[in-house]
Amino acid sequence: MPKTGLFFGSFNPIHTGHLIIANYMANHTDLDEVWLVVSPHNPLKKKDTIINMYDRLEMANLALEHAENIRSSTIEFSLPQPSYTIDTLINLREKHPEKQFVLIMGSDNLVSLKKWKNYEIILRDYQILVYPRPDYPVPPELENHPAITITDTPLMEFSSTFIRDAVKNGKNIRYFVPDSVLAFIENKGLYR
Ligand SMILES: Nc1ncnc2c1ncn2[C@@H]1O[C@H](COP(=O)(O)OP(=O)(O)OP(=O)(O)O)[C@@H](O)[C@H]1O
Ligand SMILES: O=C(O)c1ccc[n+]([C@@H]2O[C@H](COP(=O)([O-])O)[C@@H](O)[C@H]2O)c1
Repeated sequence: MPKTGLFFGSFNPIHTGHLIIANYMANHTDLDEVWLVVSPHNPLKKKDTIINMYDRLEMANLALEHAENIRSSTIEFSLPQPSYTIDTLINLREKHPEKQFVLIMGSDNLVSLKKWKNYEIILRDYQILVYPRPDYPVPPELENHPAITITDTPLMEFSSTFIRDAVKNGKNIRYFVPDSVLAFIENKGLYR
C-alpha cells in the first residue's frame, strides 16, 4: 500500500524550513510521497493574520516546482472552515482507500495536539512523524506513544511569522523563501 505523508499547514508563506521538512519526509524516510495540504483556516489561529488561501497555494506551487515526490493539495478548500484535520483525514480516506496516510507535523503542533478536534482518534488511527522545533520540546506523555515517531533532523529556528515581520519592516528575506516565492510576495505587495 503506498504511504503518503500529509504535511498540513497554513503556509503563510511557505518557507525554506517547510521545504526541507517536506523533502526529508518524501525522500529520506519510508514514505512514497508527501502532500502539502494548504489549510484555509487553522482553528487555533486568528483569521486576520492569514492571507487569501489562493495566494498561499500559488506560493506553495511555485516553491514545489522542482520538488520530487511532493505536491500541494487543495482538499481543504472545499471543506467547511475552520479546517479540522480529523474531518480532512476522514474525507481523504474515503477518496483514496488505496493509500495509507501518515501525518507530518512540527513539534509545536504536537504541543497543542490536545486542543485539536477528536485528537484521541487521530492518535488511535494515524502514525505521526514529528519534526523537532526549537523551543517546543515533545510533551513527555507523547514521547513514547506508539503513534509517534520523532525524526532525527536538524533544528531550524525560523517561521512564517519571522518572514511576515521581516517583510513588514522592509528587511531582506532572500533564501528564507525560494526566489520564485520572493518575487511573488514583492510583485503582489503581500505582508506589507
Ligand atoms: N522551523 C521549523 N521547524 C520545524 N517545523 C516547522 C518549522 N516551521 C514550520 N514547521 C511545521 O510546519 C507545519 C506548517 O507550519 P506553519 O505553516 O504554521 O508555519 P510556521 O512557520 O509555524 O507559521 P507561523 O509562524 O505563521 O505560525 C507545522 O507542522 C509546523 O510545526
Ligand atoms: O483539527 C484541529 O482541531 C486543528 C487544530 C489546530 C491546527 N490544526 C491544523 O494543523 C495544521 C497546522 O497549522 P499551522 O497553522 O501551524 O501551519 C493546519 O492544517 C491546521 O488546520 C487542526
